Amino acid sequence: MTTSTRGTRADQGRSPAVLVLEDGRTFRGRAYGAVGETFGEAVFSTGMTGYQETLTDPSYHRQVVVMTAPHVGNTGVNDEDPESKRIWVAGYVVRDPARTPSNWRSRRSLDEELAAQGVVGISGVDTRALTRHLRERGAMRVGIFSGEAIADEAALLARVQAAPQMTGADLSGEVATTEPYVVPATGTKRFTVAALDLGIKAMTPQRMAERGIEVHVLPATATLEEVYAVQPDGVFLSNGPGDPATADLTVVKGVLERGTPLFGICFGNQLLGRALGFGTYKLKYGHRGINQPVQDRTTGKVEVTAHNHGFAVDAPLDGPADTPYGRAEVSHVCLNDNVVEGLRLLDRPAFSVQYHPEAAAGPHDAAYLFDRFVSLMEGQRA
Ligand SMILES: NC(=O)CC[C@H](N)C(=O)O
Repeated sequence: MTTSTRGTRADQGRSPAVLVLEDGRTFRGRAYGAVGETFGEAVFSTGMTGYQETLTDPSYHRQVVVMTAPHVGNTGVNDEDPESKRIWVAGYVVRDPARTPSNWRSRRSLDEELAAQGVVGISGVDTRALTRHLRERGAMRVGIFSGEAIADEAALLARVQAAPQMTGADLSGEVATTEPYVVPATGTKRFTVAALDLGIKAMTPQRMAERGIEVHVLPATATLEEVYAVQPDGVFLSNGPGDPATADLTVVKGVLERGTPLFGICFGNQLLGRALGFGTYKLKYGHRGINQPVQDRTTGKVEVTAHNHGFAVDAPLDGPADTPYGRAEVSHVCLNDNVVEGLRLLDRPAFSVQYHPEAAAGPHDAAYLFDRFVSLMEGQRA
């Protein structure tokens, strides 16, 4: 162990690694997962649990995730918790990896899994200092380098500064399914939903299936005709990576025009917002974690919720606004910073939230939103 790398026993024998932020600040540590190099946007997640769900959430594509929880990997890796078929984070930053994972479901260590999937990480980093830096300066590009040639930090910094930005990134097509598939309803089928996969998490269609919904998951590129070919009672817009300003709104606008019940989550909330004529903007450092307080302004209730977003909708908090599809209001707001966390149309059956009612990982306070979607579809039948 050397004093400069804050190494732990689990780090022993791992090659030195360095994390280089685009503003020139660097952190030294040890390789964690795959040895090599990677680039992305540095973001931090405050979740104390649920690292498998975080790693496999397609919305983290091209992002290097810094874990604020100091001890990561305790429960190893199981085969049940992934939210997609692979790890999507571009890189992973932890302080103190578990030396001995222990859980009845664990199949292998997190270190092994990251290495097997070629995900470059770094351990032994003072993640509190790194998180404070990102809070003060904002999310920014980062590189992690391990193995050969990490001595020349000036050269590494130049490469980080040449890497792509998240603003303007159009990424849904890189993570979404290319073929449609169906998640059958559990028990009696009551509704059919067309779900646009912009980077969908596995738990989301599951939460709908549990409510008697047969979910037709369609590629991000699906046309309005393909959406209506499944004869949907409702249309769902998923979460997803990238900048919502790059997304094509043809399908969203077509669904709003027809008045089909519409529900969106996260990226889906941003697309609904943009279709209504609101702007989206990049937050300084975003919301990522599983304990964000949100108020449902339609009931006054406060819920503790799972978040993963770097962009947000710019809509008025002081009452309904006129849009091309009738009046719309901000239905949910984050109590930490007043960021818009949900939208609701008053004259059409459409709503969305910026956070994650599927709660994988996270508290289940917001599960009622899937019931609201069911109510909208019931209302359309009545
Ligand atoms: N989880 C999501 O859908 C994220 C949406 C968008 N990519 C953002 O960062 O805000």
